[in-house]
Amino acid sequence: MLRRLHSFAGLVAALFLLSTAITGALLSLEPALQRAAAPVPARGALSVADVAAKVLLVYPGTEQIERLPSGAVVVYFTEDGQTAADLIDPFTGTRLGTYQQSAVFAWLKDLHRAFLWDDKGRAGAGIVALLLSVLCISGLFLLAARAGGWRQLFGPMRSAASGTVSPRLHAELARIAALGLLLSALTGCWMSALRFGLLTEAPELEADFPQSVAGTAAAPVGALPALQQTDLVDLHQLIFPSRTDLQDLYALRTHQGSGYVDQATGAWLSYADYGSGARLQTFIVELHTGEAYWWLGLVFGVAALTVPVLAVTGVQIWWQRRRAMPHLQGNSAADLADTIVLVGSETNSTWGFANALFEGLKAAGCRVHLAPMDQLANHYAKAERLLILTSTYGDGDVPASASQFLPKLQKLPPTLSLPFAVLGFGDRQFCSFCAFADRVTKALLQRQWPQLMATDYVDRQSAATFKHWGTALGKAIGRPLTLHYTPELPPSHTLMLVERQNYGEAVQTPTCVLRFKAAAPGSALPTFSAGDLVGILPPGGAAPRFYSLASANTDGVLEICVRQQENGLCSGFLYNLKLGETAAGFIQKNARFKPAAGKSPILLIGAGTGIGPLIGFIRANSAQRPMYLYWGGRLATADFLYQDELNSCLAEKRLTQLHTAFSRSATPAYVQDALQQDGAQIRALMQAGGQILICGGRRMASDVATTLNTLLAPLALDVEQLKKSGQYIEDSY
Ligand SMILES: Cc1cc2nc3c(=O)[nH]c(=O)nc-3n(C[C@H](O)[C@H](O)[C@H](O)COP(=O)(O)O)c2cc1C
Repeated sequence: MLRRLHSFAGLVAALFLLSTAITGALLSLEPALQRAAAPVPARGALSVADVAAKVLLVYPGTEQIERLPSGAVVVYFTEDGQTAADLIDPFTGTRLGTYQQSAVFAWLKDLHRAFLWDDKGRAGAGIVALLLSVLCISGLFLLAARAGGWRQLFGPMRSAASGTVSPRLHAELARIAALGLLLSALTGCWMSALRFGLLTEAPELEADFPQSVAGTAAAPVGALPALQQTDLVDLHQLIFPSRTDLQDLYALRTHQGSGYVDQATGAWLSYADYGSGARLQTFIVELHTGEAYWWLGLVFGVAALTVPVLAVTGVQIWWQRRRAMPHLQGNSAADLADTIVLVGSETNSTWGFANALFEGLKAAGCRVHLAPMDQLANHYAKAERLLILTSTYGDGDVPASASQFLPKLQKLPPTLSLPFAVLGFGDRQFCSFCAFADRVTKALLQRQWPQLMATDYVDRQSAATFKHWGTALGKAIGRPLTLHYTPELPPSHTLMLVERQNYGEAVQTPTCVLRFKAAAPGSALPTFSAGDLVGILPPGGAAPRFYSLASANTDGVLEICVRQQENGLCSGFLYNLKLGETAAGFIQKNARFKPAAGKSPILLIGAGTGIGPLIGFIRANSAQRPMYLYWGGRLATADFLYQDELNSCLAEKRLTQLHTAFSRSATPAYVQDALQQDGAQIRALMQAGGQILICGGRRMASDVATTLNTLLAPLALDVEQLKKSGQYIEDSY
């Protein structure tokens, strides 16, 4: 519902919104330009009397002095029977230039406020402001859900390696601009509501015109106490009395109130405070226009500039979502199918798997109905089984195409019951791995639907796990089933091996550090940094294997650590690659696995080839922030990867401390044992706001988590909490 509301409001508003946003961004320049054109004295620097006295010397025909909300001072005067207005320097009273409303800004204001139309245009602008408020509020709720809670909303955003550009750009820009846009939109709504009488305007109280005045000779303006006591910063407008009429008065308007000042005695003869309602009203208008705080105006302006990008990426996301459901040949109607496949997906990658399942089941002779989980029907006449493929979002949350599934399930007639199987798609780096798939399983079991096979999980879109699940499903339904899933891959680069170091043969862990350059002469490596991933396509393999990068492209090489796996197609290919030979690879950004910005200490933990990204972070630590490495291998003389370079990094203070543990040494130890020994230091690092980055096998990561939970217990901290706050990031495989 929230998502539909967000998309609908977005589409309707898009065009008008663009006009309003762009004109708003341009208008936000006006107060800043005005302010830049004239000196603006601080509070306490000048009184109204000081300025009026100086102005009169330069402009004997002064009729009025006005301080614009931007702080610039304008004098209105008559000269040779002509009235004119000049922008002046309040310190000297001298002329800076003619003051006139810019025709361009006036036109922009009209476009912004009323689409160059009359009151109907103004009403339209009010509706646009309302739609923008709806967009901002629904968008903030969506962002919070995606981030895993309101607290995480403005922390580092989790982004899956698979996330496409539009959703990420949309979410990141929205996070930056949402509050600014919301404030602009709400103040705009409020102004429209006032204009059309939907809200009652607070009355501005006016001072009475005094009954009697001194009527004696006028005193010099610089000596009038009421004007001396009024700071220039508080001035709104000072209207001078007629030079020839001794009964006339100074009319003084400040930000707080207005009144009349005797030109002979300089005393207030009457004064009225505007009242808090009217003052608040003025403040809101000046907040919207940026006149109250020119810098805030610029912030709103920059926020408004994101609107065109948000509109384009928003439409792209909507379009991608519409297209996500593949156009299937032979998708049976729900009532005719024997197999129902329902898909829960946020960024659409699960649909690729669903398509492969659809084709595989059809080839196995099934009549298949494939649909989003939201389209769960309350009647499937011929269905024999229900298969659910679903991803997980936020912090274990429901993905977009499944938001209605659980509520709909609760309302199904109790007579409907189908044997089911659930396959979860997720990423083990998130604490709630495939949590939504588990919720769905639990809900179906609660309704006592029979389970065809236990729920299984696909980590980071592993084609191999999916294929494996397909074979097991075939057995469960009694039909041989082969699934062919070919991921859509980005264009790859040809990489040439230029350097290699071998390790570990002696301890049965053949491992190598490989360095590649772009193969084509004169061509450059793509952009990447340590911790990103390179997908390598082994000859004869359908799916890529991903390796963490140990270098940044600015290091001039693409560096990875590879351990040769038994029967490993890709690791075997890479391990046997000779200097000068090439491999095809593409970069996949892995923004979440990076040290947080700042100076807080970083605790790097790894084992085996997990050192890859960690050495990259250490190499890049030219600022010498505290970095501690705990790493485990088998035998120092056989597989101590990067030993020399780590020692150089220690000497250069890129690395603060190095702790190793070798499982086949005379005193066998694992990396968690090294951590255990340094409990006090680790607690101190975490108290200092440290961040832990772990890379290596899943078993090692799990043992390390157990050890850290014990070590951090005295601080009432645990790994789950640290993961939530972004202080514990795991890249395990
Ligand atoms: C912002 C964000 C949050 C995620 N949260 C989780 C999570 O809590 N648990 C999980 O297992 N996977 C999580 N993932 C990973 C996705 O579920 C995984 O990449 C999945 O394959 C995406 O499938 P889809 O493109 O069909 O939505 C998250 C991904 C993103 C971008």
